[in-house]
Amino acid sequence: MPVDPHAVTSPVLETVALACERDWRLLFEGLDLSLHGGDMLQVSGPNGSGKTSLLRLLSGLMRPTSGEVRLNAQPLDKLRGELARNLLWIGHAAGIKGLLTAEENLAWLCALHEPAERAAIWQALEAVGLRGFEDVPCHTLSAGQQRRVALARLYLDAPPLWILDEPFTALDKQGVAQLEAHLARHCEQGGLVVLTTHHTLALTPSGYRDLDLGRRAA
Ligand SMILES: Nc1ncnc2c1ncn2[C@@H]1O[C@H](COP(=O)(O)OP(=O)(O)OP(=O)(O)O)[C@@H](O)[C@H]1O
Repeated sequence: MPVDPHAVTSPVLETVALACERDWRLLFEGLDLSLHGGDMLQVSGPNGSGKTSLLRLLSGLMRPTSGEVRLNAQPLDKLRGELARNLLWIGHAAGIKGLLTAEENLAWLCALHEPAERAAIWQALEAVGLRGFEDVPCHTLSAGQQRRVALARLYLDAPPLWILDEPFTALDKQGVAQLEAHLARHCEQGGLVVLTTHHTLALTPSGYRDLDLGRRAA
C-alpha cells in the first residue's frame, strides 16, 4: 500500500509520576497521564496552580522535579530533533517579533520544524482573517491580530502534537469559534492537543477531557 506522506502519525504523550516544584512550592506530584492521537486535554485551575508549568514540562522546555514525560514511548530529554518535528508549542505571549511582517514571522517560526512556502503562508494568514496584512510590520497590528499571526502556524503543515498556552487570549468571538473548530478538527483527524484556557469550550472533540490542577493541588 502506498504511504501517504501527509498522514498524521498518531502521537502518544505520557507522564509518569510527574512532580513540579517552583520556588520551593510543590505545584503537583504523582501526575500520570496517557494521551493519544484524537485526545484533547484542557488543563484548568486557578492562577498559579501550575498550568503553564505543566505545559512547559510536556514541551521539554523545563525539567520535572521528579518523574518523566515520554513522547511515543521515548523520554523527552532524549528526543531533541524528533521533538521539534512532532511538537508545536505556542506560549501565552504570542512570540511575534514586532519589526518583522506577518509573513516573515511565520517563515522563521515554521523554519524551526518545517520550512513553509510563501503561498502556504499567505493561505494560512487568510485562514486566520489577515488577508491584506501579510506585509505589515507586526508592531502595527492589534493584540488580537498578533495572536492570529501566531495561530496561523496551526494552518500550515503543522506537526501532530499541539501544546497551546491560553491560545484564545485577545481573540474576538468569531476568532474563538474558528479556533475551537480547528482544534476539534485536528483531534478528529488523529492529532493531539493539550491546552490551557480559562474559557469554557463550546465545541470539543470526542476525545476531550479536563485536568483541574486546582482540585488535585499538592
Ligand atoms: N520563572 C519562574 N520562576 C520561579 N517560579 C515561577 C516562575 N514562573 C512561575 N513560577 C511559579 O510557579 C507557580 C505556577 O505558575 P504557572 O505559571 O505554572 O501557573 P498557572 O496555573 O499557569 O497560572 P496562570 O493562570 O496565572 O497563568 C506560581 O506560584 C509561580 O509563582
